[in-house]
Amino acid sequence: MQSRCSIKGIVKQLLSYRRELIFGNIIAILSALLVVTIPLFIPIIVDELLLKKDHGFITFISTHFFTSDTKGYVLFVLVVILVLRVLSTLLSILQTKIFVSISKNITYRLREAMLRHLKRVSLKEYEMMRVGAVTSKLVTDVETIDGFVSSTISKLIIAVLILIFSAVVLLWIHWQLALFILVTNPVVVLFTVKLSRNIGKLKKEENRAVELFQSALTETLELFHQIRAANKEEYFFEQSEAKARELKEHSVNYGYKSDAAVKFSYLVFLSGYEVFRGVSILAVAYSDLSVGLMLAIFSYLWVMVSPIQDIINFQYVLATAKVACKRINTVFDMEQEPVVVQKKNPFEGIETIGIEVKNLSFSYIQNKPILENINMHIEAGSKVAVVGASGSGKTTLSNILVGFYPLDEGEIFYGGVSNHELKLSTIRENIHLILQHPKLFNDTMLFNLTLGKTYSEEAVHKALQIAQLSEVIENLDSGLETLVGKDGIKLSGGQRQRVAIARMILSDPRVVIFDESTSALDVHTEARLFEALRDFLKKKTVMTIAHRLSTIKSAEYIYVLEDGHVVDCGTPQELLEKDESYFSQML
Ligand SMILES: Nc1ncnc2c1ncn2[C@@H]1O[C@H](COP(=O)(O)OP(=O)(O)OP(=O)(O)O)[C@@H](O)[C@H]1O
Repeated sequence: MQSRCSIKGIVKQLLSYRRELIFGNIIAILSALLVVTIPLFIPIIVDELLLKKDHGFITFISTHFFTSDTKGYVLFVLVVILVLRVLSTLLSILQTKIFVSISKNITYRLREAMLRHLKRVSLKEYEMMRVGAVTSKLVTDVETIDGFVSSTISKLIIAVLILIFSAVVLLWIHWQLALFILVTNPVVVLFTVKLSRNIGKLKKEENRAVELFQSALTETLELFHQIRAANKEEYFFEQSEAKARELKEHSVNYGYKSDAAVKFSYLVFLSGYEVFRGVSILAVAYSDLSVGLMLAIFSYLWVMVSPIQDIINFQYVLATAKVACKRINTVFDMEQEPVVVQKKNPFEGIETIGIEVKNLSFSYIQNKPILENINMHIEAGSKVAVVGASGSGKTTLSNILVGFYPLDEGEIFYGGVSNHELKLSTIRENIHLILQHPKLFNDTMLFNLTLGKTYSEEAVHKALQIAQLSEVIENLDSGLETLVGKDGIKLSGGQRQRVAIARMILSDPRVVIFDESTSALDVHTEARLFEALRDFLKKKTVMTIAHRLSTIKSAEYIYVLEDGHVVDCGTPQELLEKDESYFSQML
């Protein structure tokens, strides 16, 4: 599995398809041989039949096949040429099939590697990520690489082969003329290498413009509801239109300049071609080159046009691929969550666990601590609450407990095992954090509850019952099969929160953290919900973060946070006895 994008890496991957490449190339060689042989026939029969110059070809036909007059020989040669052309086309289709599947496999693997990297990207990176920018790299830049790979394997190799074969035939026909042609051709290629560098830069600008446009559009569409509520469609869509205009300008710039560069390079080649034709006529006049063979040289010059064009194009494709690789690597540069070697799983075979937080400090931005020296002792099976003013760090703490952010200092022990020795996936599998604003997929209600996992009908109904959702589902058009719309738009805030709670019930974690997870419910529904949850949560460690007293009334122990510090803790009774406690002020 590759980890970064580089031309060297792509070539290495190409070589891993050795067998297919060899087979494809054998077919390419056969096809090239046919293409190169065809132009020889007509000039030879012109020499032999019209100019009476003997190359031994007609003699060969009459000795091995049949004897005929001029018409018969011409017809025979025509049939042979047609058969060779059909064969060459069939071989080239087969060759394309082999090469296309190699190139698509390579680009698929690149996308797969990018997606795997993204899967483990740290939350800090994710929060700053512009979704449109990342998707543009996964789509546009990977497509640029696809163009490079397919043109390398399907065109470059065959182009080089045709040139080599043509060179051999030209050397055989007239070596001095052939040398002249073969020495001047690389000059054209060198010239194109220089031009291609600038084209690479233009491609970079174009792809960057695609990225900016895609980012602006994705964000506008994602926040469409809020944009409309703020009556700001004009402003936001104008931003996307401006980016679309910039993209158009860059695309025009790249489109015509890259085409001009290719055409200019081709013009240089064509000028050389005319010179070669002139020199060939001189060779007929001043050496022993026959008119028929001169025509053959003309044909070979034509045969060489397309491969040379492919080699010229390759310079541009290579330059754009290098740029695309650089942009793709910005995805691979995104920081990932740490990989932990897990020796012991404290959650295994146990109903719940206790959590010990020791001297925990954390900051989003260096030297701006959000949490400082936090110490907590949460007994297995206990029910604790965390209260504190807005911005005191409660959500940050709950996010750290489920491993969303790495700690700067301190340690967390889950059932006695340090966070340094536990995989983040193990923590999240067993500790379920229910957010205040749960995200729903634009899918069915059932999918939003199960997230693709299979549960029995009974388990789903039980979860719905506890989460106070049974009635809600009954009232939906298609029950559990109802589509909830973008971000669950068809549901109320409180219903969305209850879907998240039902999701938690189904996943049956060892520890549950409620972070303002019932804030949108009226106190009566909330009370019914917690009553129904009581049995389910009985043997689990539960942490509840809330501003409302009703939400934390069953807490056995309370931590009070203020500006990132635990300023108070104790049983509700102990805290109530202190007048100045934040908790007592909640009453
Ligand atoms: N992703 C983030 N990047 C940078 N700073 C953040 C981030 N999330 C929160 N903060 C900052 O951290 C501080 C604590 O925020 P946090 O959400 O943890 O507080 P809270 O106590 O849960 O607040 P509330 O009760 O309003 O939900 C705030 O000053 C906030 O601006």
